[in-house]
Amino acid sequence: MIHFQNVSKAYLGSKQPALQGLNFHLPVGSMTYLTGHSGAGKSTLLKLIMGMERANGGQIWFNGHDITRLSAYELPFLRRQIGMVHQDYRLLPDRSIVDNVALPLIIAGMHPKTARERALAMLDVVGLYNRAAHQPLHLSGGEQQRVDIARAVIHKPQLLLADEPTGNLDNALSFDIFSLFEEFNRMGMTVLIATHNIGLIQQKPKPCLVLEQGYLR
Ligand SMILES: Nc1ncnc2c1ncn2[C@@H]1O[C@H](COP(=O)(O)OP(=O)(O)OP(=O)(O)O)[C@@H](O)[C@H]1O
Repeated sequence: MIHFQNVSKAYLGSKQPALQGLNFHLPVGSMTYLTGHSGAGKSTLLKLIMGMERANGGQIWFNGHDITRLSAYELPFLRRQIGMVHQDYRLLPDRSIVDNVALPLIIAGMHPKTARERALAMLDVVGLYNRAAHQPLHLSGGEQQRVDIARAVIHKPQLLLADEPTGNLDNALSFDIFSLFEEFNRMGMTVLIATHNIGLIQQKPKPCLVLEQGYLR
């Protein structure tokens, strides 16, 4: 699914590259952790896969296409195949939960009624069907993270990325969120989770990429 070949990234004006000479492969249907100290390059790696940052060297293959060469016009086609989960949820505070989850489908052109039906079905999967009409601020942090995940997967992406998805949650809630990622992985999505949560990685072992100052260990 994803193949990094000698990938490097240096931000303009930075003395040291954020990522250097990365080589790794994520098979279709795999679930992998990405870990490393703060500043090691985890978010940068995810942004390269999303096409939010450009590599300075090397190739990144997504299903056989080199995404380092995509034009701005082609990037939305790549992003439609990816779901992204954030640490800070990024929900729209003045919209209901169901509207937050339905929004990506409506933006993509689906009829709002159909999009809301799909969103309700997805809220059922993440255990929040009964909270559909609530606004995000009426939900706990763990519930808001479930909504963010539901929104990330509503368009059935092939690849699900998460950047510190449990950074604001306690251990029990983090465990539940990781279980939810496992569920979507069992449904066939390839999953890559950037996390500092070593305790949880030990509880739910999976292949792990470890970054150290921009290098893969
Ligand atoms: N937009 C930017 N411009 C310049 N330097 C940046 C930019 N974004 C990140 N960096 C630098 O690139 C390096 C890698 O940052 P990155 O955010 O990828 O690390 P991280 O492992 O995700 O860190 P954290 O765990 O704290 O989120 C750091 O030295 C950071 O300061």
